[in-house]
Formats: sequence, structure tokens, C-alpha cells
Amino acid sequence: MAAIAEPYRIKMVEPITLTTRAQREEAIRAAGYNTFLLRSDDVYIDLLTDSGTSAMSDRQWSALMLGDEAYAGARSFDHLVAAVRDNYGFPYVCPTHQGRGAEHLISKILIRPGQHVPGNMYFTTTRLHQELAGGTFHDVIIDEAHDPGSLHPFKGNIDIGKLEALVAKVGAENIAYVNVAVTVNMAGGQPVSMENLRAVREVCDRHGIILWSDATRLAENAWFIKHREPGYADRSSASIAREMLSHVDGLTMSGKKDCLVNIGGFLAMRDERILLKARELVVVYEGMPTYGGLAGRDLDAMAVGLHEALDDDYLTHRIGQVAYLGERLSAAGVPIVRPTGGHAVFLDAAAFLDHLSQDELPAQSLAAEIYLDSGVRAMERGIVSAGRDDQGRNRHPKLELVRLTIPRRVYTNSHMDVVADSVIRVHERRRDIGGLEFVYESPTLRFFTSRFAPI
Ligand SMILES: CC1=C(O)/C(=C\N=C(/Cc2ccccc2)C(=O)O)C(COP(=O)(O)O)=CN1
Repeated sequence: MAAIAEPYRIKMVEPITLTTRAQREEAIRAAGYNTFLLRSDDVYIDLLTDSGTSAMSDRQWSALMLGDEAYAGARSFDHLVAAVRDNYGFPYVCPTHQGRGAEHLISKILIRPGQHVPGNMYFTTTRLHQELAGGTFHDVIIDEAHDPGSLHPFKGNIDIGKLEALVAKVGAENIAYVNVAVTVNMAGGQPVSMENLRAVREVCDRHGIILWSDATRLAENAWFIKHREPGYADRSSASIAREMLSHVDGLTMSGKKDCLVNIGGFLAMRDERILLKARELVVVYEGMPTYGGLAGRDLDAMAVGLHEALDDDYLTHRIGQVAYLGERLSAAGVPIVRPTGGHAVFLDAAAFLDHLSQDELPAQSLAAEIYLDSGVRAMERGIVSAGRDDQGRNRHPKLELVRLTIPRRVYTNSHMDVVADSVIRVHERRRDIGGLEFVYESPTLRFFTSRFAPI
């Protein structure tokens, strides 16, 4: 990947501090060996998440200053509707405070208790809201997605055979909707091809099933189509994103990723009946249909950000930075999910710590070790994140990963070098790393607030 410089210059900085090893030992103990429970001031380079952690542009800050805080009918809402219509091609928008607000509403609208929701690998909050609405999630992603070493260029693809088999098994009338996430976070930020989107559309049309999309990282997915799928090299990522979305009936969006804002989300759709139901629910759970739990200034910042995120120079640098970190780690023999995805490098913790069983929580332990080594904060994406099934048993996902998640427009490759050096140091002494056990297990989305101790 030809290195390119950041397609922007920095106009404001936020100082970060390097802590001592002693300070980090105290901090990780106080956090129960859970990187979610660390204080920001105790973190040097924060790769916990790309969600809400991106840097806004001067244009977004300018738009924010012009936010219309009218309770109803604010100009800011009109600006968001126009931005979604012009960039994504949907006429109707219902803002929510963030992605899971949109997941909550659409799950209530589309799912009848007992129905099934096939999708390309689970995401924690998405599956939870589907289950809270009485639905059952079914993973219909291609097998390669569960193989960290597979170099399939579109590991986010839906397996048409698995989807058809589920329809045949439960009946199309018992499928609430098909959910296609672009990209697939838990598979390693892996994209879906346009060809696959068309194929899934055809299946849904043939059976009369709604096709919904979790479009949270759609700009990055569009860039991968441009650079990996035949016939798209000469297209802009923005035009590819519109074509992707032309194949789906609506979307949930966490604006905190590919809309480059610190808070925000929305539903977008073509069917006015869904809009009307969303408007009934949004006033109960989020606020007026024209603000959905957000300040007017947030809507304006999101309207500008969703357009900026589709810029090819920005995407080439952003995704190139992920690849840079991934290549440095691969060159040193560190096991990672290949090919590197759009928003993070995922360490294969099962291979990294192959002397530990999955029940010794290798990814949780590795994330804590990386923090101890350098103050770099990563996120566990393995057995702890997968939670327990409806029988109360620990789910055992094939992927036991640590996610090094890169915020947008925040860090330079010098920071990536610090991260790579740290992970390589930890890899060199991996045999000294032991497992962790729960000392407190929270009942819901346990990865957020559980606490652990060395075994
Ligand atoms: C594909 C996708 C996402 O990645 C997503 C949020 N991701 C997050 C934030 C997060 C959420 C849950 C556990 C840990 C971290 C991420 O760190 O990756 C949401 C919810 O959006 P929300 O956070 O705005 O509610 C919907 N879909």
C-alpha cells in the first residue's frame, strides 16, 4: 500500500501522557483487568474503540456552532435529512442518540416474538436488541469469516446457501428481516461485496423478506469494493456507497463511526410505514422525531461528517493506517486476522496465547498485558464478549480476538509504531502470560463491566 500523508493538517491537539509501569499496574488492578474500566487519564494511546472517538473537522465544528436547538422542526434535522438523501439515497430519517437507539426501535418495529433474524455474524448490541424484541439471531456469514488466516477479500459476505436453508427451515413468514452489516465488526472489520449484496437482495425479493443493513462502517466497505471488486476501480467510494444502499430497504447507523461524530445515530428507510412506526416509538425512547435524543448541533455535525467520511483521500489514508499497523505486526510474526479490515487490527489471541484454553480468557488477558506494557488500550472481542446462551452456558466463538481499534483522524503512524513495538514485545514474552478468571460477572453485555483476576 503506497504510503500517503494525512489528507488534512492538524489545527488543534489534546495532550496525552505516558504513565509508568507502576501506575499501570495499579490502574489495571483497580479496573479488574478490564480495559473498559480504565480511566482515560491512565491510557496513553486509546485503541479501545473507533466509536465516538474520531476527530471532527473545522467544517463540522462550524456546523455545530450553527446548530438549531428548537425543540421541534429544527433546521439541523433538515440538514441531516438532506445529507442522508443526497449521500445515501433514502428519503426518510429518524435520528436516535446512537446506533443502539436505532437498533432498539427497528427491532421493536420489524420483529414479532418467535421470529428469526439472519445476519452476517453477530454484533453484541444488535443481537441483544433482536433478542429483547423476541427474535432469534442466526449467523449466515460465509465460513471464511470465522478463519483468521483466510485471505478471502470479502469475508463479510452472506452465505446464500445458509440463508436459503434458514428460509426453508423456518418459513419466510417467520423471518423478520435479513440484517447485512457493512463492514462486519466482529469478523475483523471485513467487507461485503456488491455482488453479494445483489445476491442477498434477490433472495429477499424472491421470498418477500425485508433486507435491512447495519451501515455503521459503510464508507469503509465501499472503499474495499472500489479496491477489491472487479468493475469498481474507477468509481468513487461515495458512488459505490449509494449503490450498496440501493439494494437495501433501510439502515441502522451508528454515526459515531462512519459519520465522524462523538455521538449520534439514525434509522433511514424508503417505506413511510416504517417511518411512522419509528416516529411513534422515538418519542417514547429518544425524543421528538426531529432530534431523537440529540442536540441540534449534533445533527448538524453528523450531516457534515457523513459526507466527509465518503471522501476517497480520507478513506485511503484511514484504511492505509490500519494496514500499516497490520503489516508491521505480521512482519514480526504476530498472529492477526487477515486481511486487515477497515477500522482495526484484530490480534488472534487464541494463536498468540496458544498455551491457554479459551476458558482462561486469553483475549481478556492479552488486552490487559498490552496495557501493562505500554498504556495502549485495546478491547477484548472473544469469549467474554460472546456472553452466555439462553441455557446460561458460555458461548465459545471461533474467533478469540483482541481489537486494536483506530479512531479516525486522531493518531499518526508514529503512534502506530509505538503500538506495534508494544505488541511485538508482549508477543516475545507470550509464554509468561497466564489466564484470567471472572471475579464479578455482569448479567448483560458482560464485557462492559465485569471484573477479572489472574488465575
Ligand atoms: C457494527 C455495529 C457497531 O460496531 C456498533 C457499536 N460498536 C462499538 C461500540 C461498542 C458497542 C458494544 C460493545 C463494545 C463497543 C465498537 O466499539 O465497535 C453498533 C452500536 O452502535 P452504538 O455504539 O452507537 O450504540 C452497531 N453496529
